[in-house]
Amino acid sequence: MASVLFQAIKSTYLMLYPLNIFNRRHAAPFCTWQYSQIQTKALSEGFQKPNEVQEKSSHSTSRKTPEQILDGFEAIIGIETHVQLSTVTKAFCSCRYLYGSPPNTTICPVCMGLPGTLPVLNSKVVDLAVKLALALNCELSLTSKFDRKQYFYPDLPKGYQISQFDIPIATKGFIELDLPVEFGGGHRRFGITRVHMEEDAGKLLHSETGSYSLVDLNRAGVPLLEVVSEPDMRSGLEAAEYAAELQRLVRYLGVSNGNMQEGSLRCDVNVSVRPSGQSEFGTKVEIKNMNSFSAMSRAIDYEISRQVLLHNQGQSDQIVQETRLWEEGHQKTETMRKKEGLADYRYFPEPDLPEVVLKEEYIENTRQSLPELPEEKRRRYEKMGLNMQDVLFLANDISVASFFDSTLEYGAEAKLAANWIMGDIAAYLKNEHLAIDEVKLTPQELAELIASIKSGTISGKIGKEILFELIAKGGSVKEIIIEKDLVQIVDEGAIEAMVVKVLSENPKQLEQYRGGKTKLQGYFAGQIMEASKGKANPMLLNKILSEKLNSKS
Ligand SMILES: Nc1ncnc2c1ncn2[C@@H]1O[C@H](COP(=O)(O)OP(=O)(O)OP(=O)(O)O)[C@@H](O)[C@H]1O
Ligand SMILES: [Mg+2]
Ligand SMILES: [Mg+2]
Repeated sequence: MASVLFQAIKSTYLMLYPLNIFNRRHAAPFCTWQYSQIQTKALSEGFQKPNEVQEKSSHSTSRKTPEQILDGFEAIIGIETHVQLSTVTKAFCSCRYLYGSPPNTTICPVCMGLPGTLPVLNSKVVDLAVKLALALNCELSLTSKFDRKQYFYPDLPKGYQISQFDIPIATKGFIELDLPVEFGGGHRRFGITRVHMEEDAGKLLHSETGSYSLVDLNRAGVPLLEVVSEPDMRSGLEAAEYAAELQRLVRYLGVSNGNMQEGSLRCDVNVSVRPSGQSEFGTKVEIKNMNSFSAMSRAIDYEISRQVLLHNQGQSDQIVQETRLWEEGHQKTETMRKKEGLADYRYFPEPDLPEVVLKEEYIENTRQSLPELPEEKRRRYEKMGLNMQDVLFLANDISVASFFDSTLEYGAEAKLAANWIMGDIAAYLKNEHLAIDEVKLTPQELAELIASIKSGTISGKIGKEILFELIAKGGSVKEIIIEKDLVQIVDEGAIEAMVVKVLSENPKQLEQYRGGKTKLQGYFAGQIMEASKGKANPMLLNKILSEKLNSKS
């Protein structure tokens, strides 16, 4: 019966739902569109966007900076993050999920919630949950269970989401990070309240006319981890840095691609403000719909300013527990739906799935198998003597960090390797929109290049040329040097001959130099370097050039 129904539905590909079926106020707390017309009264009138305030403050003393607006108040921020796991198959069935697949092509009776089907837990979900929980320094629950979180929404085929409620797989962890140097730096620790496993829902595609919606269930049943933070962040910047560190962690661990644009990492931020010195928290507002860290930071700063302004205007009763959306186009948050107290999801234990039992030995083995994590990497790089800016850059991206580590294994000096990677290599990658593992340059050849410059075999200038050839075509430094005859000229006689030739070819400039225009030394040096095809040893060149310029002959 289930499979017949499944075939029938699948063959239609997209299921059409007339909008009015769902346009009921008593429906789910997740009905995004049904309350979207309710806007908070134009609180934002008379309120300036934080960046507007900043821009104008330099011209006018009457406008306040965000810091001035916060004066006397403290912002409290907590973040819920949904991490989509990169398992081959879904959480409770054998369907694969590939972002961008045509609608309703990666579905089966189980993830469609057809009657008579039963979920079977994908053990990989537990493996990845344990990995992330350990990396977040959490306490693991030796026995946890799944629960049904019930609500009605057209993209939720079963009418409930399999999630974890009172006994999540992990609790009480923390994340440590370094704030960017340009924002004053500093080391921070943010608490993690819980990590729990759950399944994703499908997706609704609304027609332009708004008269119907299409349902795509490809994403239904895809495994997620929800990571809930303690309300430990105090600014948009700290929140964005927390989320970026979480992204780094999932990428280092390989538990998710962490891609925000594709929705593999989704953050909901909770923001409240309270007068400084007050111990109770203020009413929190949840913001959704931020698809970059920068948008997250701006959305939070806007929301903080909006709430502080309401306090200052004696309208704090207008700060209500609600969900707001970040409107990128308008750079402001707007009411999406009001929460009337705690939503009643009528949680109860999932009867179709057994408890999840973790053995100590399994936990220990997983702990041992964890790779070096971002925080450990940063501390190791710091001990090598790299400055914090280098440390943050190199450890930011796992593929860059691995390339750097590997270059050091081939004998390169840390600071020199860091300079090449952060300088010419990073600039090239940025220009070409490439990742470091997408170019032909290998860590071994970068180490060889650095060694060749250090030993004086080639000049730094030639080194750059070879670098770009290695990036584009690959090959070996040694072979390129021989093939193109690039060995540095260190023969003083040969360099002296070039200096003499260039000076004799530029009598006017030589006269001007001797007349006091000493800046021309650079001009001569450039001419000689060019004559040597970039091969003259710069130190010897400059030494001999100075001697010749300053001798009376
Ligand atoms: N007053 C507050 N100000 C800012 N953040 C808060 C405040 N109180 C709680 N938080 C944060 O809000 C988040 C609450 O997430 P949680 O998943 O526990 O509940 P929820 O948002 O009510 O439920 P749901 O999962 O259905 O969205 C946590 O990150 C917590 O740290
Ligand atoms: Mg939550
Ligand atoms: Mg929430």
